[in-house]
Amino acid sequence: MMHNKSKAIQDLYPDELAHCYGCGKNNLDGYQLKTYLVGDETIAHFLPDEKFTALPGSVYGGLVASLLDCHGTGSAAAFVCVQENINLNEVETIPVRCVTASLKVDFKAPTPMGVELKLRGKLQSIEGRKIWVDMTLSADDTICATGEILAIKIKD
Ligand SMILES: CCCCCCCC(=O)SCCNC(=O)CCNC(=O)[C@H](O)C(C)(C)COP(=O)(O)OP(=O)(O)OC[C@H]1O[C@@H](n2cnc3c(N)ncnc32)[C@H](O)[C@@H]1OP(=O)(O)O
Repeated sequence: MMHNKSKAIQDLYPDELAHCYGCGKNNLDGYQLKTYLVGDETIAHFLPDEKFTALPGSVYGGLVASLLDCHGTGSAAAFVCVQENINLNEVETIPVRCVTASLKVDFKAPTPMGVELKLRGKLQSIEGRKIWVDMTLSADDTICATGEILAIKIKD
């Protein structure tokens, strides 16, 4: 089944909360990761620059972790919006911003350089301000890393 892609979650953060190095639209030196809600999951894509090399030909694990971090907080915000019946395509900003309380990363295979990486997120559960999201980071059809984030919705 085809699902429409939402606007990018990070483009809906209010300006004053959009300076994150990993995903802030207002950080011109940052990665500017974009997370989209597609059906009941979230996706993002990223092509690392060669400067993020670990061993020749493979991507530095810290970058992998930071992509999971920002995809995780973006996914958490998206899933809260779904719970609160906020249609991401009908708003200019969202009243939801999440920060990382805990991030677990398992590195399953070397992440190859020169390949667009795909991140996917699935809601595990929401309990009050706590949102748990399961993630994968893949290159072609190989899952290179999995992640689990506990994101906390910041108070108004
Ligand atoms: C403001 C916009 C910033 C944009 C950031 C961009 C995204 C990021 O990369 S964030 C950067 C890395 N993360 C951080 O710097 C966060 C640092 N930590 C904090 O600020 C706080 O600890 C914070 C906001 C996560 C939680 O604090 P606070 O809002 O006071 O809530 P608090 O009551 O302590 O915790 C909420 C719940 O989460 C639980 N919790 C908090 N941390 C953890 C943890 N590490 N593991 C398990 N549970 C946790 C608490 O036990 C509590 O549970 P319950 O409600 O059941 O009692």
